[in-house]
Amino acid sequence: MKEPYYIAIEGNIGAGKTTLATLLARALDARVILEQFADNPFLNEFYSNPERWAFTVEMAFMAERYQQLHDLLIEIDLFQPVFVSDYHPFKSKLFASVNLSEKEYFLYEHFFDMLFKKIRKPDLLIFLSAETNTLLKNIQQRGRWFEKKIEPEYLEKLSEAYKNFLKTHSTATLILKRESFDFLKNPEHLNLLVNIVEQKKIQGLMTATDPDELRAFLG
Ligand SMILES: Nc1ncnc2c1ncn2[C@@H]1O[C@H](COP(=O)(O)OP(=O)(O)OP(=O)(O)O)[C@@H](O)[C@H]1O
Ligand SMILES: Nc1nc(=O)c2ncn([C@H]3C[C@H](O)[C@@H](CO)O3)c2[nH]1
Repeated sequence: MKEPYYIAIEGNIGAGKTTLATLLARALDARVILEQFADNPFLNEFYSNPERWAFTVEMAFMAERYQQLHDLLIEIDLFQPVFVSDYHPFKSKLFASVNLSEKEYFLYEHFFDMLFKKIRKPDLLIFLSAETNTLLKNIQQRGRWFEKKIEPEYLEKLSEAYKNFLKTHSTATLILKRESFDFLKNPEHLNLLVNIVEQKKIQGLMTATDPDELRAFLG
């Protein structure tokens, strides 16, 4: 791919975004943009006391993402014009809508809209749709100590917010049922996705519940 093309991978916590973004970027010889969650000094406090730290943690994520996308997306590298990111800019607003009070969200949205109006939007969104049990299993297996407090109810609220976001999202979107794809262990699943991306097959919204649907789509 020689034209600038920006792909965002999304999904709930532990869905496999970073894993897929890293593999896809390598396969496409693209630049990878990974979320800098470890730089957020409030995440641990947030999981221990969400009400006290929600506004702080959401502001910190928003500032971090703005800085990262602003710096990277303004300079298109002629040799690596394709970007793969493990988040969509909208992720900040989505988490904020779940975690903030109405009054806090109003203020937050004001800043978000001012900052992100000039940030380039992804050309393609790949959404990993996963069951709460899959997310909990992945979070547990990954073993970040501060995520031990994540409850299924929190993941369900986020899944609901993602569902609502997808209903209104109008650029090219591919929704994959995460449990039917194993990009880590099955190179053919990754190849199918690479072909779809390279041929720019996705125009509107497409959902694939298993690899056969992607094979059929490729023809
Ligand atoms: N296809 C897969 N099959 C099996 N395990 C997977 C798969 N993809 C990811 N995992 C595992 O699930 C865990 C979470 O993956 P990853 O960190 O990529 O998720 P994430 O969506 O980026 O999470 P976060 O929202 O916290 O950033 C990791 O332990 C990873 O190895
Ligand atoms: N509150 C909150 N707002 C965000 O915008 C946000 N983005 C990511 N995260 C959490 C999820 C994982 O634990 C960890 C890595 O994704 O960071 C967030 N938490």
